[in-house]
Amino acid sequence: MSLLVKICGLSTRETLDVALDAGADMVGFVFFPPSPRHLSLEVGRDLGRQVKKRALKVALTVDADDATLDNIMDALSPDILQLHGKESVARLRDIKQKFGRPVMKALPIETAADLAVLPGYAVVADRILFDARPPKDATRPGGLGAPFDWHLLENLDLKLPYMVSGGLHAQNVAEALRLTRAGGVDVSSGVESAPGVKDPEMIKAFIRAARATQELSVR
Ligand SMILES: O=C(O)c1ccccc1NCC(=O)[C@H](O)[C@H](O)COP(=O)(O)O
Repeated sequence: MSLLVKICGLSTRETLDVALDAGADMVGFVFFPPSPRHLSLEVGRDLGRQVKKRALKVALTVDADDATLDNIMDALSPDILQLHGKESVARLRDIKQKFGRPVMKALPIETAADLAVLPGYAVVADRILFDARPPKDATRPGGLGAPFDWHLLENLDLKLPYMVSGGLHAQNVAEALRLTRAGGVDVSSGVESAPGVKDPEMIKAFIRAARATQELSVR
């Protein structure tokens, strides 16, 4: 299967177009007010229309309630719901049933012990996103540009598709993929010139670097 590349936290028409033209498979939109990438529903609606099936639209939320998810469904009509908070397995099941979309559960990783919750989530989630565990005083649970120890996933035997994120950029994505054997990568800070400000050249370089690893592996 070919590598999935997700560019997360897009917030302008210009940078969304760059990501789509450069071949992103998934484009992520953040609906979490404390984030520098947070979108209003109006902007989400506008950007969502611009995607026009060129990539999968991912709505990122953090412990969102049903009313918030309802509004996001109406505005963005996402293809995937990325749940980046402390949502329980039961809440995942509930969201899948109520909103009828595949869910990608983000799991915070710092030590091997963090993988203990995996079997429970794997029963319900459609995809897992391994992300770096944020520091205790962080104002948001992701999008912090910090990597985790990719060796923790070296011997992972997970039947479910999974992606890796956290501190990726064009220069380290090959190593992250080599160690984790993930089917996809997700980046936000690593393609920004400042928090929330996407850089077109960095987006293109990241996608090129991720695709290059694929070419190496089919040789
Ligand atoms: O981007 C945010 O501000 C954000 C806020 C709350 C939860 C998650 C958030 N971002 C997650 C992502 O953008 C990615 O899924 C991933 O964590 C990559 O982040 P980065 O380390 O910045 O590349």
